[in-house]
Amino acid sequence: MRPSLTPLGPSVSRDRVITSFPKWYTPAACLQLREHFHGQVSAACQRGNTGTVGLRLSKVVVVGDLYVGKTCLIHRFCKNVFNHDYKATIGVDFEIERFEVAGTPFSLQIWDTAGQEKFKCIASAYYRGAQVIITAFDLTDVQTLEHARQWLEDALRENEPGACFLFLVGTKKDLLSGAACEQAEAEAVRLANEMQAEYWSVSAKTGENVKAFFSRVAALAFERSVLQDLERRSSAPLQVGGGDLIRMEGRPPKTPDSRRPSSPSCC
Ligand SMILES: Nc1nc2c(ncn2[C@@H]2O[C@H](COP(=O)(O)OP(=O)(O)OP(=O)(O)O)[C@@H](O)[C@H]2O)c(=O)[nH]1
Repeated sequence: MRPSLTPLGPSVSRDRVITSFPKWYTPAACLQLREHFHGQVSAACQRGNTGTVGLRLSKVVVVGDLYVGKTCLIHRFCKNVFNHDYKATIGVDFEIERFEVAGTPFSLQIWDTAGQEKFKCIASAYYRGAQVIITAFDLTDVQTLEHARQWLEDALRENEPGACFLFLVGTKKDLLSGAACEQAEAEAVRLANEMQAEYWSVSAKTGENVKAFFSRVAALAFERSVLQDLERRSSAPLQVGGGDLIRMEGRPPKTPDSRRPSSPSCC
């Protein structure tokens, strides 16, 4: 068996080990319906051919109105705590979470940004280079859903088109039930489809769906990183002395050098 790589410290905790592809929250607004890892990704993981993916951090940026629960969501996942008291995020903060996905180490750097208007210019400086953008809103406050599109646009402006996975996350699920919850979710799913985002409802208070959500984020980001790495390496020019081996079939192609008479003693 291939030993698991541990580039950034000790091995990951058991609840950060992802062996099967995590499922969506609702097929009505999901980024992809596959239930297994991409074939090329599985094969690369089995061969241990994931390049530098295990050594890099994938950036996740969480945006949304103040008080929607961004910090609580991140703290529930990363520290398994919930704080009832509101303490505004000033500018930005981040956590690093290490996973093992399909046997390969993988890390997310999760950026918590301030929702307060006066800190927005500080926070927006950190949007660049995101692989994942999570737009959070409060399921009990429809205004925060209305603002979600603007938050997403601001974050996308700092990133390459098509470079980010987008998620729309309704927070404080514990405060809603029955028809009220269904209605809030239906509106959110509609917006998620317009935004081309995947939709999730979560509760940082009870922990409902929090781990499943971040596992999904990690798996999708991991897959894309592996596929991009495979593509980059297959299109990279061959490096002499770089450790690549080529099997030559038949006669070598004619190059200016091949016109010279070959001599076994020639260096
Ligand atoms: N009932 C309930 N309350 C929550 C939940 N998540 C957060 N809260 C409460 O909502 C308030 C705001 O939470 P924060 O996580 O600080 O909000 P934020 O979006 O990070 O706010 P800013 O840092 O100002 O952008 C706090 O009082 C939390 O206790 C939840 O899942 N359920």
